Amino acid sequence: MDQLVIFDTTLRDGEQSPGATMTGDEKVRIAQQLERLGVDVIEAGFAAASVGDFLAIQRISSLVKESTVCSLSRAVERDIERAGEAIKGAARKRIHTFIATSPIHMEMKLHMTPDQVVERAVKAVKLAREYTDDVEFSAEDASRSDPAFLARICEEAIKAGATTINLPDTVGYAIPELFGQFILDIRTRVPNSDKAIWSVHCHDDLGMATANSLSGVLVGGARQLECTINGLGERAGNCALEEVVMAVKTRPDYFKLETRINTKELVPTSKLVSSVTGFPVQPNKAIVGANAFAHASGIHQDGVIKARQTYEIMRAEDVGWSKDRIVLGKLSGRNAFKQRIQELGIPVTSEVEINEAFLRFKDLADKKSEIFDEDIQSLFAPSGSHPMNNYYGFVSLDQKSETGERPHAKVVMTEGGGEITTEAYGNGPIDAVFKAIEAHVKSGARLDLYSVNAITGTSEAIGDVVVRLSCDGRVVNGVGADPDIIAASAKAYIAALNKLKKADPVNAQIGAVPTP
Ligand SMILES: CC(=O)SCCNC(=O)CCNC(=O)[C@H](O)C(C)(C)COP(=O)(O)OP(=O)(O)OC[C@H]1O[C@@H](n2cnc3c(N)ncnc32)[C@H](O)[C@@H]1OP(=O)(O)O
Ligand SMILES: CC(C)C(=O)C(=O)O
Repeated sequence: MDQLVIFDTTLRDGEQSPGATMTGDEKVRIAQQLERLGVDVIEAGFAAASVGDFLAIQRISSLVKESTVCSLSRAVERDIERAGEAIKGAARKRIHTFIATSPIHMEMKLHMTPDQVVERAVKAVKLAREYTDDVEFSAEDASRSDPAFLARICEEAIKAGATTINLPDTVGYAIPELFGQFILDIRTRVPNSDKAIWSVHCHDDLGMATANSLSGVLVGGARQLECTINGLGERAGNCALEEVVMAVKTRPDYFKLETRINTKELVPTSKLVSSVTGFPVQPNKAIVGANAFAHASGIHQDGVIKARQTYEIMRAEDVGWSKDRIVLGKLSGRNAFKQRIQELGIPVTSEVEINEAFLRFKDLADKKSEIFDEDIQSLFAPSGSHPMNNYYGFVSLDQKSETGERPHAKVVMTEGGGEITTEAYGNGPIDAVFKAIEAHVKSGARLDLYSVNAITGTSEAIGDVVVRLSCDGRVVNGVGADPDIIAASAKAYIAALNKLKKADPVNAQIGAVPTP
């Protein structure tokens, strides 16, 4: 069977999703999980975008050994130099350089003639080859480009040393039936096409990213797929990694391809990305949604009891859902707790970290009779896992609401090590909490989104709150979890403030390297 290269761009295109900005530490955590998942290439960021992104790619390059680490760069000398420097320490390294090839992008955005675009692409690929033998060239907006011109630039890029040629459907315009044929047509027109691996990168604007990607593989002969965990990405997102990987694995009769992905890590990776970014996974999401393997109707339940294959084409445990029936609660010990952490793929680095989490687990178990996987995940969520690294911390809350009275909240929080108490009235209990925090912090941030999910099934469920704040052109998400949704809201708000506050330059998408 042919090998299908899985190129994950959660840390680059995924991060282009408004609100999905990640800190350097978060990027490193996700990169390590992607390596455990077995992705072939991790696109760790865009080195020239900010000092923070550069440093994050550098750290990932020094830590990740199995996967190739890649940085994106425009077809601009300075971008390529930054990419080359950032990935220098990687065991396997790639530079991914791109330039747009559609008439609309060349004329209206780049203000370049087609000849100038080819010249820039060739120069970029040649320069990238000075840093690594593994160079990818992408023709941005390929699906709206003239086929003859696209073939010409791909041929020149390969001659210049590109080893992977990626044809993106940048704006999600492609139709599955035509897209595969389009890729095949370009490959056929390029005389040296066999000197490169062909790749596709599809966006989900019309909900067809997965279908287009698979058509690019089946019909077009692409052997690299660019995708993200949970389909995160610019606008409506990218092709979802878990979907294409499981499609190929579930239908070997049709695809006749294999990947290096350890599919048991799919759910843990999805949960990690969701908790870091604050983007909840919809329950009916294929593979990684909470309902993806649930059967609620009698006829289906009957069928599954008699023979699972009647209604299941995959096994839940093969994609990382736990089939363990051990119920964790306040009487559970460290060993059961540790085993569950391992099964959930939570990256813990030391016994101290486990012991601290175990204390938080016991505290939670005192408030809830049954602890679910999602509760365990939330114990390691960014808002709660490393309180010492945060400028603000949640301590306690006193909130009063009475019919006919204005709700009032008093919040005790830490600020740079010291403790402060702040209070305010609001239109509702959550509003009072946020106003109390802001009465002291005065961030000037705007609340763009507030959502609360009961992340486990019962009325004892833990509340998972996402708060999105924007300030000075930056958008951040904060996540908070607690059985009390008012406390979860305060934690989420404080987590978002910490992201705004953090001196971590990954969050500061400023200080960009100027175009030469
Ligand atoms: C389809 C995609 O997803 S592409 C990746 C998109 N991701 C990002 O843009 C995130 C990172 N980007 C950034 O941090 C910044 O945009 C930077 C650092 C790359 C550039 O910042 P600035 O120098 O301030 O330029 P700005 O973003 O305003 O405009 C982009 C410039 O690059 C040019 N450009 C765009 N793509 C390319 C390319 N592939 N190759 C060469 N030049 C390009 C544009 O024409 C424009 O040039 P102009 O300033 O002469 O008009
Ligand atoms: C840079 C390229 C690969 C891209 O992200 C796109 O075209 O969507």
